[in-house]
Amino acid sequence: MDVPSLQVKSSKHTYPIIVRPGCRTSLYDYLVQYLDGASRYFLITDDQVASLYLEEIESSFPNSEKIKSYILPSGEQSKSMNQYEKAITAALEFKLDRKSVIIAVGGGVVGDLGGFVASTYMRGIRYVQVPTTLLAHDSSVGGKVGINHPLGKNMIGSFHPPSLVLYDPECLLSLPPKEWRSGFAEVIKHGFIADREFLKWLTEEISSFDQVDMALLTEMLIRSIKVKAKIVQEDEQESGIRAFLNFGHTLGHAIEGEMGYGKLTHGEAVAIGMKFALRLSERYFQTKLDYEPYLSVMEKLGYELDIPHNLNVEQLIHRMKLDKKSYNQVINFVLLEQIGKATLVEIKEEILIDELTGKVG
Ligand SMILES: O=C(O)C(=O)C[C@@H](O)[C@H](O)[C@H](O)COP(=O)(O)O
Repeated sequence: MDVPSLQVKSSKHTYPIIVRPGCRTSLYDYLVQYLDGASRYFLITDDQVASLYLEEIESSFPNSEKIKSYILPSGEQSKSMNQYEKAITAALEFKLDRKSVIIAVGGGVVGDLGGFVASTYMRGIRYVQVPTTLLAHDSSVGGKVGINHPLGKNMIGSFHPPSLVLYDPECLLSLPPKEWRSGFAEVIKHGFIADREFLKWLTEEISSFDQVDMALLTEMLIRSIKVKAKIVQEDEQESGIRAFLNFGHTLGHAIEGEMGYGKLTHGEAVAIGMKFALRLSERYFQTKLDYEPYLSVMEKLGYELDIPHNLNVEQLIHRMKLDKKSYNQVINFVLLEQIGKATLVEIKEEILIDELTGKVG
């Protein structure tokens, strides 16, 4: 069987990440190899992913009584208390026990919700991430799992590392451009915060998503996941450098919430947040970062990087005060001292109002 592309050390265990074209069709073999003594499997996915892959995945299981699939409606709205409770009910009805394994097959929404179900079911059982989108290369690694609250994104959740991440890049080739943009924003983010060479390579190699072949895709995924894995290994519970992974997310999450979840994809909102944070970085550090060439590649890829005009500044600030990096109502932003070097900085409300005014209504 495959040698893992990467291994991530967590406080609970070390888990393998396997990036391998076609691996989804042998999912059961990987489960047997990497997870001892599973009593039952509860596969969580969404309706879109189910229509593409569920049949072939289920048929890799020799005993159909040991596996139950649970299908969510696709979209960010499914990261809700209501869907969480329904999934827990279905898991109880299927009689999952503490030796059972949850398998989250899908994008970020399925991975976050599936992981959260696993982290709370009987106080925590094992789970496997099977990402099917580019965005999920980020969310499937690091064990941040959770659901949204109407007042804020990912406000209910926990840290619960997966036991295995099984990534089949073939699934990405059929993604529409909007989904590519959603995930590619997180790839670019990894370059901005920690790896300038990677950022340069990415923006030289990729100026259209159509040109990404399997070899390029696999290299991009592994290099991007490496950045993430290194950070979460050092700071699993975000008491320090893990916050850097939130670059672009302070404003990005506020925009997603204000617009209504699902109007923009997560990555599209984060891309707007990154441009804002880059400008703020130049102002804060009184320096030129020369980030324009990177943003112009992003624009070529179809990103709209300006803040949507119909948003209200006060509401955005209110949402940013609820961000998990804020303390005592003070907003903290991940900024860049240089491209590839992130830091967390307290930003005064007046500065944010000044930067946002004129850019939104
Ligand atoms: O893994 C992390 O840590 C991240 O912040 C990665 C983000 O790209 C991801 O969107 C994460 O889910 C955001 O977490 P949150 O704590 O800001 O809700």
